[in-house]
Amino acid sequence: MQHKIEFFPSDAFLVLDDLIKNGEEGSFDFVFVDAYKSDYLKFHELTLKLVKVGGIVAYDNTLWYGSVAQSEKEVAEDLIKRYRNFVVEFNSFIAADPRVESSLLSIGDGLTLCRRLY
Ligand SMILES: C[S@@+](CC[C@H](N)C(=O)[O-])C[C@H]1O[C@@H](n2cnc3c(N)ncnc32)[C@H](O)[C@@H]1O
Repeated sequence: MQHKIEFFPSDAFLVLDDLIKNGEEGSFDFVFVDAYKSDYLKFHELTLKLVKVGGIVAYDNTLWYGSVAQSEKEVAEDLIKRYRNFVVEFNSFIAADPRVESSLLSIGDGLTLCRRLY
């Protein structure tokens, strides 16, 4: 598959900015995001520019170990606690974002699919 893959060993935000600057807006069928949960909203603004209308952006870990369905107080583990509120905020934002039709799939640690509408 090597001839089909272009690997950019770089900060993803630099790569996404360059793709946008180089005229790649609206040219991707699918984007998969599995980065720091605190950056998901920032990723969303950039990936939404890059994916074509009708294309899909997928975000991993949107159940965040089930913690999004727990109160903040109930979450014991540090790492989960640290990012829980970012994931809750991201999920709320996506659910209300008119630019996408979205579904949070309860597989693995939660996978949110967003289809760009316009
Ligand atoms: C959960 S892991 C990804 C695992 C990967 N999807 C896999 O299955 O092997 C998240 C990774 O994203 C990297 N990462 C987070 N933010 C990034 C960014 N802005 N640019 C590049 N890599 C980033 C982290 O360093 C970490 O290695």
